[in-house]
Parts: sequence; structure tokens; C-alpha cells
Amino acid sequence: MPDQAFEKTADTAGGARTAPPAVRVQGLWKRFGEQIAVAGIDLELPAGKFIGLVGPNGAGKTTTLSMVTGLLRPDQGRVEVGGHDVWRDPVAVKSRIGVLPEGLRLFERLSGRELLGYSGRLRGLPGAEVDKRAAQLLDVLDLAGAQHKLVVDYSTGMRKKIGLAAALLHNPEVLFLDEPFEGVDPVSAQTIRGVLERYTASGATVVFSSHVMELVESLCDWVAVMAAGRIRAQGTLAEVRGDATSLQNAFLELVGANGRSAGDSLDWLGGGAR
Ligand SMILES: Nc1ncnc2c1ncn2[C@@H]1O[C@H](COP(=O)(O)OP(=O)(O)OP(=O)(O)O)[C@@H](O)[C@H]1O
Repeated sequence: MPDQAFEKTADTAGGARTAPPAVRVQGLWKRFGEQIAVAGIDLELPAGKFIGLVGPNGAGKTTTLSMVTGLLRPDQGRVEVGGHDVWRDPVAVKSRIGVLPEGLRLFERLSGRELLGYSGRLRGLPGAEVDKRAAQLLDVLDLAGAQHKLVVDYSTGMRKKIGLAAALLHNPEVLFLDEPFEGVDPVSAQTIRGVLERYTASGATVVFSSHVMELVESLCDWVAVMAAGRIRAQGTLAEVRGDATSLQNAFLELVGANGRSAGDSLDWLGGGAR
């Protein structure tokens, strides 16, 4: 049945094919023992948008992104990227996506420059093109001065930036970023923003997870809010914000955190008495 629903929505009433959404998720579940991390979610992320996936700690964002990018097998459900099934057609999907995962693992004993050279060649790009793109990305992301340093000696923010460069090198259709701005200084954050805005303006899609509502509000045109393994809202920024004064307030309302005690029970904390 899910297959039929997928095929039907890919056609218009007249039978002409419409562009598929960047990501389509249906009935996605993941349990870890007793813990339900993702509880049967449906998502349809439009192409060419800057999309934010937001939710409190433990909401299931990383688990969802891992399943959507083919890094973690779902217990149940289906994921398509650009109309291709992530688990049935993994090569088609992986050639179209770039991923900056949480807890990024990099080849530590390569220099930043070597890492990009290796990533580009793994993607099947010609060597001269890889070298050209790598030099440009290192320059734009302010890593040119550290390009010959081993990745093991990079700072947290530098690791994020070299990971982002590796994810962008093959010019993917959809870029998935788990907390891309964490540990990144404001100047670099501004640079990354510029790169991503330029990338989406050309028709590509960015999907990123974040806890920072101001950032999501200023960057994203489309937002999905997740809490306790479920999608609480999805739509344009204006739709999700609704009547609330900010995305932060809409978010607190949606995840049921408005009015939660701000530590009143910690009556021993502060005040001098030990
Ligand atoms: N490998 C695992 N084994 C057991 N439980 C897991 C595993 N991965 C995630 N979980 C649990 O699944 C739930 C969702 O975790 P997930 O990391 O997806 O949340 P998140 O929204 O990304 O959180 P955060 O914002 O804190 O990174 C949590 O309760 C977490 O403890």
C-alpha cells in the first residue's frame, strides 16, 4: 500500500510527471530496545528550500537524518530522496546527496587538502576538477592556511568546515547537515551561511538540524518540528510560526515546554549557603 501512495503523488491529475520533493518519508520507525526514537513519521521536504529540522534533545532528529541518508536502517517505513528509494537504490541516492553527520568521523591522518582530494576522487570526479574545487572551498571556508595540517590537529570548528567542504565537493542535489553551526565561530558561521544560501538559490536543497531557533528563523524557508519521535508541525516558516511572536515561542508551545519550571526545585542552588 505505501508504494501505491508514493507512486500516486508523483503524478499530476493529467498524468504528467511533476518534480518529486527533495525528501519523502513515510511511516518511518526506529526503536532501540524499549526506546522508541522515531515513531512512524511522515515528511515531505520540498526541493530548492533551506529546511530546518528542530526539536529538543532526544527528539529523534539525528536518528531521522541517519535513516534518511542511508546510514541507519529503519525498522519500518520508506524514504525517497529525489524520487529514489534510499534502501532499494542506494547508489542513486548517495551520488545525489552530501552529508555532514553528527560525531563526524574523518580520516585523521590526512591533511585537509588530502581529505578533499580523496573525497572527490571517491565520488568519481576528475582529478583536475577535484583539485580546483578543493582549492576554492578551502579558500572560501578560510582553511587555506591549514590545508597541509593533519585533520587530527584541527579544532572543532575547522573539522565542521572541512566536513562541509567534503560534503559539498561533488555538488550534491540535497545536503544534510546535523548541527552544522555547533562549535563554529561567528565569522565562519557567516561564511557557511553565505555558501549555503548561494547553494539553495541555485535550486539545491539544504536540510539541517539545530536547536538554535533564531538561526533557523533567519535561515530557513521551511521547518519541521520534532518531539518525542514524532513530527509536531511541518510547513513554511510562517505556517509553523502561526500566531506566535517568534519561532522560539511556537516551538515551546508545540513541544509542550511553555511554563515548564525553570529549576524552582533547585532551592539549594546559589544564595551562598553550602
Ligand atoms: N544507538 C542508540 N542506542 C540506544 N538509544 C539511542 C541510540 N541512538 C539514539 N537513541 C535514543 O533515541 C532517542 C532519539 O535520539 P536522537 O539522537 O535521534 O535525538 P536528537 O533529537 O538528535 O537529540 P539531540 O538534539 O540531543 O542531539 C534518544 O532517546 C536517544 O537516547
